Amino acid sequence: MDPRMCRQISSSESLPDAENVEVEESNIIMPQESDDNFLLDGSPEPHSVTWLDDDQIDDLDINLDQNNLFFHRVDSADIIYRNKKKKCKMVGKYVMGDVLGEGSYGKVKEMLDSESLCRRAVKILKKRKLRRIPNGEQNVQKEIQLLRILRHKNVIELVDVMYNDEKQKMYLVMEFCVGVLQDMLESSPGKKFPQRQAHDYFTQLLDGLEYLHGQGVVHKDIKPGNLLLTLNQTLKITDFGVAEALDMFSPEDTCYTGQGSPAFQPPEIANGAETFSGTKVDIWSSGVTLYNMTTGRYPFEGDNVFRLLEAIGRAEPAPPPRCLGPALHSLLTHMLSRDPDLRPDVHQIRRHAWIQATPALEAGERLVNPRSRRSDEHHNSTVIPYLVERHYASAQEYFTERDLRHELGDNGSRTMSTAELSDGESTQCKRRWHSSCGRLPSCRLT
Ligand SMILES: Nc1ncnc2c1ncn2[C@@H]1O[C@H](COP(=O)(O)OP(=O)(O)OP(=O)(O)O)[C@@H](O)[C@H]1O
Repeated sequence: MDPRMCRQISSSESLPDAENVEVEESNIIMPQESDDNFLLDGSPEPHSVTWLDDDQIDDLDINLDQNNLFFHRVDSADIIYRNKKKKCKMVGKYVMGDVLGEGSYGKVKEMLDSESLCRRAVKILKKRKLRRIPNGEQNVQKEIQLLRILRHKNVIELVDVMYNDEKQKMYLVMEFCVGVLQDMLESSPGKKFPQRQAHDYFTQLLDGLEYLHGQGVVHKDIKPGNLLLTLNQTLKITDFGVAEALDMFSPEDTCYTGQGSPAFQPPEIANGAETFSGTKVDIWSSGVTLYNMTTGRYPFEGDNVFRLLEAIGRAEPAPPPRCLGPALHSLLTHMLSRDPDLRPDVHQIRRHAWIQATPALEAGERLVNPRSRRSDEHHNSTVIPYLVERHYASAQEYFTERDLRHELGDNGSRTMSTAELSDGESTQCKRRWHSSCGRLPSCRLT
């Protein structure tokens, strides 16, 4: 059970706009902060409750499935709502923002580097949680080791790694991206991209894969869910949890384990082969990704994982629809060859006719915009409100939001986002940020 379920079972009636409210009276369980903070009541006394933030909740190590929590129910008439305040938190030099997403290993939050003013994303991993995931700790260590040495514009950059021994947490600071290809596909008509757009993403994926394979690294989990996009539409391959560095002294690219997502696995893995070519696994998964991006479907379907793997292991893939045109049809068929030896490598794919000639945007087709999970089409920074909360009271004497907007020549209709600022504006904000920081007590290190 998700701890956030506490919200739903805490009051006797549904709460108005619970995201943005805070309770004044201390006799009710309510969210105190954004979507990852809430109030937990462990007491039978109506007036003694504890406000907990996200970190404190994390530290509790409560197994909610064991029913060891007591929820104190109160009448909704007893609740007084007022606008919540966002609490600014810092981890090292980074100012924390809101949650961007959550994977099986932990939450990913936005953050801002207070020195460079670069937007970042941080994956927050808890040792306790990692221990519960098969190979969890090894996979993370492997991912860190690999990402530390990889540098390519189409591979996610690991910018920083921080540890908090007391809280047993690890912070993986990465480049900030605005969306996941998977989310964009799910929100687009027919759950697919126009060929023009798929071509752009796929050629970037090839660039990234060519680099990885050249470095002797196989990803083994290529899929739209592991392809992120930056604000300027640069594709980034991410999630190296099951990736593998090949033996540098071996001429082969032999791998022994495949732990990727079932729908993207090749027949040799579905059939339980003990050894297989790592690079050809990436070619197959990239083929399934291209198939999915251009048709909205998968070459193999199954009601459950067992049936799906059985189909992949035994059957021919569903032929790509003829309407895709002969070039894309032949590329997909080639990449999805059941025999790994018949699959092309990245260099051969580059020379293929569909890659060589960029498809035109057909009449009526529209490019799909990157889409964040927050449904904010301008991709504004979620860190700004925390900064305002942290610095407004004391920093007001130096600048007000209106002054700043005035100085930036803004008419007030634009929401500030560091990514939107020009170099000059950014320097101006940076100067102000440092001058106000210097006057304020240092922020708490979480
Ligand atoms: N660098 C990033 N910039 C912006 N958002 C990100 C970034 N990395 C991850 N996210 C967001 O966080 C979510 C979780 O990412 P994460 O890599 O932890 O898990 P996942 O790959 O989605 O799932 P799993 O780890 O279970 O395979 C992503 O789906 C995405 O929405």
